[in-house]
Amino acid sequence: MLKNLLYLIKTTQAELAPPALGEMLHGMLLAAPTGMLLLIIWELFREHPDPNRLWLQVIALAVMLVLQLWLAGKVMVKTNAAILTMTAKLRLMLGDKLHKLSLGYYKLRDPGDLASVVLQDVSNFEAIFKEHFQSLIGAVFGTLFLSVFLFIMDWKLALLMITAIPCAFLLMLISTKISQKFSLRHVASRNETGSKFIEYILGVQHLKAFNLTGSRFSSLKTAFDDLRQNSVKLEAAVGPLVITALVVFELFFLLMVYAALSRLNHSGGPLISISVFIAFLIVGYRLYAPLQLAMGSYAILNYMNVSVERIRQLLEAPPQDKGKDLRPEKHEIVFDDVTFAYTERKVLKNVSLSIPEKALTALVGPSGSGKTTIANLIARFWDVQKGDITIGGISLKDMSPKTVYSLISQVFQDVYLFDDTILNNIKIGKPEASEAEIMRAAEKAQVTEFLGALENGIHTKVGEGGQKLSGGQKQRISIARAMLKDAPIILLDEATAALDPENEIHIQLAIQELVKKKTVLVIAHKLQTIRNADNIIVVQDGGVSEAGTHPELLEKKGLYAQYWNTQQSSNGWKIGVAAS
Ligand SMILES: Nc1ncnc2c1ncn2[C@@H]1O[C@H](COP(=O)(O)OP(=O)(O)OP(=O)(O)O)[C@@H](O)[C@H]1O
Repeated sequence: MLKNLLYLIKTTQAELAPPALGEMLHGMLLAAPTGMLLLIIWELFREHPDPNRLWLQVIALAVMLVLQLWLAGKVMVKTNAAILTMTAKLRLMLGDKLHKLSLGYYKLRDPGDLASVVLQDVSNFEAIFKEHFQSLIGAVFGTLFLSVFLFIMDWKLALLMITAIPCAFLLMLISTKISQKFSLRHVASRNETGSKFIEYILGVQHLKAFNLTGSRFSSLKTAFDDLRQNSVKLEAAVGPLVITALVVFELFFLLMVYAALSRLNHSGGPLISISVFIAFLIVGYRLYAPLQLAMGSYAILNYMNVSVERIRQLLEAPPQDKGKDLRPEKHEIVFDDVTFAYTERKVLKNVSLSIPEKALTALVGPSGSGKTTIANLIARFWDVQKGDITIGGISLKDMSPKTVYSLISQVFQDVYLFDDTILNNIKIGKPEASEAEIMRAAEKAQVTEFLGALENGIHTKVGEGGQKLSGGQKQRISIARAMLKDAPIILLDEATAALDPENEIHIQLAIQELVKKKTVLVIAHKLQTIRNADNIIVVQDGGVSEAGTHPELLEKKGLYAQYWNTQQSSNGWKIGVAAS
């Protein structure tokens, strides 16, 4: 835990030293009145107590109490400010880190889980650290301070009392070991609940359609049940050990009382004075109280450590290799013996292919054969494990991700629009574009064709994810965005797969505009739309099985010819009721 905490403090350069010093002083001041009380007791038990000295001690006691109150307020503000600054920095650093990770990293990790690191784990750390930082430091220094008094008065009794600390600490270490497993499970269930809830909200429309909302959405219900069970298990596992550790202090206090009484009633005459006995009775409780509090803090800090570990893992996730701003003059894309796996299984195996410049290349093949993966590798969402991909002779690995993104426009099947106006959604393609430029792109992409039906034309807000628009309208906006960007390479992913005929015509027209004089790679399922492509690459089982133009591939009578024949015959199919 300490290692992780130090790591966070170091990476955020948190200025915790001054508040920690303040907390030390405050801890000692908290214990000081007890020390002063001892001096007063001592004085009272003298044969001839000195009233002047007694008055001085009482005044000192009062001053200490005032000082302690004043310092408590100051230190609390300083500590909270330092920790809040630290967590604010942490959130910024995590935000910055997310920006530097490869897009592939996002696809591999559950978005809900990733969000919960930045939102829940940092908040968890902030809340716990803020509350318990103070009590831990206060306990350590308050105890140290009072122990000195006790050792001065009677080192044997003092030693007996101090022995309770390693015993209780040992129990706490055991509890840490046990709680680790349960804390991990608890945090995992807490995050699972978060991501299931996000999933529930995003998919609510489909769930309603199947009447699976509320408790009938079983995976959310299971996540809630798991969280409840894991919370109970965490409490059940840690609670008894923490309580035992607290009982250890009570036991040692009783032991000390017994030992003190024995020394007081020693057969050969008292070994301690009555004033020392009373002092130990008073200080005994004061000595253990902050430690008992700290034990509770320690258990909670351990739980916090799971969050800190997750923050650390995200901060240490390898960023995508930087590369340079190398801009190729030509835009031919070449895969040279590329092998790639998302996890263990190789999805592309020794793929070599070429996508000529300013030409239309189509990727076809069975579902799961690796077409989208090829497109995503060109966009440098992931880096390949073996082989090389070049654009205009420059390896993608040598280009910064920013440069690669500037060379490519992607039109996905699932278009994501921001909760903003149509104009601003198109503008993402070129933030510095003028309204006239945006309107030109909107016109070419057939967006203007449906603007008339909207309340505020191009200034209409589209809702989160573009929910106020149809699939075809969203696609046209994404094409307008790509047009405005005017990148030399266009990656199209089955853009017309799920559209009605009217929308399909508009999208086809928009695409024809978009791809003029560009290097285009289209992932197609409808072979009819790519029969005139300059080059068709057939992908099968993570490799290229054949390539050529439409007539050449038909001639080969391979997989492409089979597909073509099947699609031609299915074109005649109609949905209807069979005549009985
Ligand atoms: N993010 C991912 N993590 C792990 N495996 C993945 C990931 N994305 C795709 N795969 C796997 O890689 C293989 C190739 O997937 P890919 O999406 O490239 O196929 P595709 O040819 O585009 O399929 P489709 O035509 O159905 O879209 C599949 O077996 C798929 O399960």
